[in-house]
Amino acid sequence: MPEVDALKAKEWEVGIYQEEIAAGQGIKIRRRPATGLPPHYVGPFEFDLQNEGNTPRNILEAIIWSKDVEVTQRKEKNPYAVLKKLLDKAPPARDFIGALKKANSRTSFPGLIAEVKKASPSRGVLRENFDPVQIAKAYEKGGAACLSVLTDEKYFQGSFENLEAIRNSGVQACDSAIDAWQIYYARIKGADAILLIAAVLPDLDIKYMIKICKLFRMTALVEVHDEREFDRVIEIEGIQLIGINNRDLETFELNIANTKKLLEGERGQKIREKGIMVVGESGLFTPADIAYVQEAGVKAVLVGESLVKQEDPSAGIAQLFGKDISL
Ligand SMILES: O=C(O)c1ccccc1NCC(=O)[C@H](O)[C@H](O)COP(=O)(O)O
Repeated sequence: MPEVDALKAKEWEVGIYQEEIAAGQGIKIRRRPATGLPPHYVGPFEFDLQNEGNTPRNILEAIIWSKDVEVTQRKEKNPYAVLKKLLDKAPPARDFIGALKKANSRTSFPGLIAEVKKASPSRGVLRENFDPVQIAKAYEKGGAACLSVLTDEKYFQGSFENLEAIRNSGVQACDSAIDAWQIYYARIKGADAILLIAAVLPDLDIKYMIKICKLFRMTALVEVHDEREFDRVIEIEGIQLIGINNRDLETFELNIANTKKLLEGERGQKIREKGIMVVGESGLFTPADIAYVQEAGVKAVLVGESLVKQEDPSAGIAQLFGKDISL
């Protein structure tokens, strides 16, 4: 077997092993398509054996596969050695959780993480005249404690340029990661926090990424959607901020009762004992929705669609909370 095929075969074996670990933790999302078996030779002819693992099973898997390719290409252009030199020049990370706590005690409402997103896979384009800095400023004026800035270009029409521009105008920003390289890159572009999705990342990756965040004084917001993810994540040392997503990222189904369900009984008890702050994420449109997740136990909320669609996102915040929270 030629040397390059031996390497391909090894990569394939490692991939299978990693997938077994992830599957053992209930993770259904595969990080990349199965590379398939190494090419099969019959005389001078090469046959690529196709298998059914080469098609994404849902949109989240499609996003992850595309992100994996993108990160690999970006890494080639900007390897760790280059990023490490740039880290010192990045503006220092600001206290994301501190900002949420401060807003929570100032307003008695959950601290607001307002999302700067032009489009999403579930809703398409949310705002045609999209000026990220103007939206960020409106959010800040309206009383948002932090911002979540989407950097994915293909599915959310975001960019790292947006993150950098917003950071320069003085607000706290957050991005999502599937690879440690993205944390380095986001830090250089000014992110104070990073989103880690438990449906995608095995425990070991989450632990490793939390360590990197600590090193950079960044906050890790670890997102869960169901009981199994919650129970995995709650046992990971060093977790300070958990997000409960009300949107099933595989089916797009939205149900804000998900936050309540995951915070009931023993799970809620554990969260309180460990002093972990919980963020209620997605599908929040009215003051009643905010009151509902607050009653369930969240001290912060992550809101995108209902704010970004408003002509004046600042007024949209007051409408969402039923009160001006900027004061
Ligand atoms: O929103 C989507 O369609 C989506 C699809 C696949 C992966 C992630 C996705 N969204 C990220 C989020 O969870 C939301 O942007 C965030 O929680 C805000 O939600 P909303 O207030 O409902 O816009």
